[in-house]
Amino acid sequence: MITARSRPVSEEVTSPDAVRLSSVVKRFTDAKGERFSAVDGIDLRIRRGEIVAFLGPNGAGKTTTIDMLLGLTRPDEGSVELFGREPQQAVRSGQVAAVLQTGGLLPDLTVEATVRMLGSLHPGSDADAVLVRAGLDGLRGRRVVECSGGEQQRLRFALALLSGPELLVLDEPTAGMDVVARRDFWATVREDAGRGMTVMFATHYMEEADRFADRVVMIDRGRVVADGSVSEVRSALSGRTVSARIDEPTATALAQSPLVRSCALRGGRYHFDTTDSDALLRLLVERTSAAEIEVTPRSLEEAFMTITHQSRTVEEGTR
Ligand SMILES: Nc1ncnc2c1ncn2[C@@H]1O[C@H](COP(=O)(O)OP(=O)(O)OP(=O)(O)O)[C@@H](O)[C@H]1O
Repeated sequence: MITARSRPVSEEVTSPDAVRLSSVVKRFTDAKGERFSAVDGIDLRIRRGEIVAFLGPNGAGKTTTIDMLLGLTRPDEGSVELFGREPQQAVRSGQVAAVLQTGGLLPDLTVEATVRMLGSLHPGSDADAVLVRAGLDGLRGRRVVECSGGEQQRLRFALALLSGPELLVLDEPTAGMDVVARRDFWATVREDAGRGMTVMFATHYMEEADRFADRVVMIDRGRVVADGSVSEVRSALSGRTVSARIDEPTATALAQSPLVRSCALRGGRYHFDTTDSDALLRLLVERTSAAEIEVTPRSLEEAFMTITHQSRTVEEGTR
């Protein structure tokens, strides 16, 4: 596993982490009535001011973790602290705010009325400043129902800013947005995060993590499988794909080699994700009858698929 750098002890004493999850476990009962761990022993520390992408495939446990982080549910085992306090305390005090995927907006109110109404719950908040910060100044009079998905998410972002939070948690905030809306939303958040806010966001999009986060935490089946800066994760996961026309028994044997992380059959060619493309290439040329051999760099998306075990079997893929 890739791990984040440790920090000096003196800093720990004076400044509690924004987030600290210790051996957190959350169990549910599945459709067959069996108990399973949706979150299976997560340890995670997020320092103040970090922007962390929380990445994982469907069902990895992202939302379950975020729900515990926000005090919406409690872990079955382990502990969750935000700024050294219970999550509910931190949320109640306005130190922590969240932008969740859906809900929370009244369709017939205007953007401005929504921000002012919620603002009245936070003494000292500045609705006008928040509207500007969230890029909604030009949309004040628009009714929520008339706002696009991206604009509604910007409105949720504005509402989250009202309490002046130190930690902002976003759960797949751009789900369902087109590329332009996603870019605009992140431009707005990035500008705001530049003021020193700690941000943790769950996403499916590796590209969002790549462009926006300082650090990437990947989870799969309720466990952390990679944790480091974007460049650390990128270099640790970087590798190459060697593909060739080759017979199935040979491909299956090669897939067992320690050089091979995963193997898939696509378009009549076997694609080997490898830690050492030179050694695999030698092996293919010297010991097999492989033809039309190609070596290509692996994308971050492929690396993500690999690390989350989604392409570990030799199988017929898309043609
Ligand atoms: N209340 C619940 N009861 C039973 N199972 C649940 C419950 N909530 C979540 N799960 C299951 O726990 C696992 C983790 O779900 P979770 O929503 O945390 O994943 P996720 O990483 O957020 O996925 P997605 O990206 O699809 O939103 C999944 O298998 C899900 O079906």
